[in-house]
Amino acid sequence: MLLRPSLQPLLSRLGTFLSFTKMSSTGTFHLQQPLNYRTGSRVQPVDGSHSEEVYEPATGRVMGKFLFSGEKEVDLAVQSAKAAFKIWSQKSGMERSRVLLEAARIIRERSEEIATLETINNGKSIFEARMDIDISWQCLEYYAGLAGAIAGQHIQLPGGSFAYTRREALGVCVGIGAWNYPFQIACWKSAPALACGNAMIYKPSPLTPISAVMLAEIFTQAGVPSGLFCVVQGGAATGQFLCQHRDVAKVSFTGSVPTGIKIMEMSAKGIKPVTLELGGKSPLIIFSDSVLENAVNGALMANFLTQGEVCCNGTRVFVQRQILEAFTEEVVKRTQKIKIGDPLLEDTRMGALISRSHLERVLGFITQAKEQGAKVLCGGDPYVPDDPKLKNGYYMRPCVLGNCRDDMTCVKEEIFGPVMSILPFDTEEEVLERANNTTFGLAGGVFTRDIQRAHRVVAALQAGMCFINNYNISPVELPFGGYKMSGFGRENGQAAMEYYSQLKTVCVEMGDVASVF
Ligand SMILES: NC(=O)c1ccc[n+]([C@@H]2O[C@H](COP(=O)([O-])OP(=O)(O)OC[C@H]3O[C@@H](n4cnc5c(N)ncnc54)[C@H](O)[C@@H]3O)[C@@H](O)[C@H]2O)c1
Ligand SMILES: C[N+](C)(C)CCCC=O
Repeated sequence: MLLRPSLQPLLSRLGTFLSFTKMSSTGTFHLQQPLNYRTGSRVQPVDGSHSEEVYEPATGRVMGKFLFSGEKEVDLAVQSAKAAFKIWSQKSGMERSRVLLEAARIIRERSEEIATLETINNGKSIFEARMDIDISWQCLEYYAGLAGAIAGQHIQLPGGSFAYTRREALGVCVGIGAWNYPFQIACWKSAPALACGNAMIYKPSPLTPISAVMLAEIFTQAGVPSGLFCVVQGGAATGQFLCQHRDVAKVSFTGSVPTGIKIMEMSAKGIKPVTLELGGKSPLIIFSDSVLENAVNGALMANFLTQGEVCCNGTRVFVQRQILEAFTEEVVKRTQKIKIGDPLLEDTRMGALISRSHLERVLGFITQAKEQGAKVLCGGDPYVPDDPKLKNGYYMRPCVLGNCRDDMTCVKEEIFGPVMSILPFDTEEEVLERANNTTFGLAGGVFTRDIQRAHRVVAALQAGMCFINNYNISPVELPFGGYKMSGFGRENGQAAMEYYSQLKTVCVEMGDVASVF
């Protein structure tokens, strides 16, 4: 059967997705297609420096190899994005909104296959990956809504003169992402960037290179100009080429503090604005008047999503002494019941950590905690599922540490794994002092039934994202970002629009020019 030419690209794209869907059970997916994307299609980098393997954390299996991009490929992506920016930035907010809504619709329609691939590449449970993909399309919908509302101010001046402000796009923005929320981070950056009229080049973490290119295909299918959203794969060197490129207007980075410092230094050389979403070691404060069941649920949410690999996790759990025993007993009981295993199974709630080396690093923190006097109340050891195909996966039992002190490494440093440290406290003043005694400032939470105390405590917390009587929920309407060494700039919410646009003031004289000369 002959097909209309216009249907051919659509069907070949669908073919790509269908082949993903067919290979969706653990241990069966093989990487076949290029993972870079520019000028509207998947490409191999012209100057791939070397190739690296992509692993499936659930099985430890190599799923394929992909090429790291060099300077020439980065430049081609920038040129492609620059050309698209010229078209896209001239569109009205409403026109951009329609395209973003269509992209959100496609993500919703394909959410199961995207979530499946995210699970295969990251190791998190399919249950959670579905939530991540829901947050992703909601993010596009939210910024589609804001795109049409971008407006300036009108300011009256003497003698009928006036001024107005225009909120304008920045140009080609770079997004550099971490591996814990691969698709969601790409959406959190690209949705506000595109809504404001920018182009974006996105570099995923080399550990999770698979899903960003799906987002690129979806944007193309939704109708963005060819080249508007490009993907370049690679590690530090590729990231550096992007940050240093003279035609890049802004860098939005999600990752660790040490890399954030390098990004800021590189951006400083080009006076480029940066958004830094960095690590954390956040406090969760549980007062004795809390509803115990809610506090326990909150502590589990604050520590064990995505195998504990979450930047804003409340890993320092301060518990008021009166309820220490009851809280600890219940939290340990619940932690022991968490179902670990094949992340693609419906009832799994904890999958595999991202890599063998990361698993060993997390286990190393637990060994050190024991040496420093902490008591392992549960978990903290490698886990080998019964299913033989999972025997080389990167699993561990979620861990609760008791007998913790503020000076222990496990309490001071970001572990980025399923490890909760419980710390007793007596008074509000004392716990606030201890909670803020950290260089990080990403998030914080409080559980109490005393409404005045709840607001007083979060007002005193030195953190950008605070929760009262809940933890780690993330509606896209809420600005998200850190204080102190956890970074600056905000993702999500209306606030993110400011970080992807610049303000122009236009002063209009309606009379004659009065010169002082
Ligand atoms: N605040 C947030 O929103 C948030 C969200 C997720 C993760 N994180 C943080 O990310 C860290 C874990 O992620 P990670 O291990 O991928 O972080 P990482 O800093 O090692 O890498 C992040 C990204 O930066 C790239 N990169 C590395 N060196 C670079 C360089 N010199 N120049 C340019 N790019 C470079 C990496 O390839 C990757 O894409 C944790 O500290 C976590 O707290 C923060
Ligand atoms: C969706 N969460 C759970 C709030 C995580 C946000 C991204 C941080 O790593």
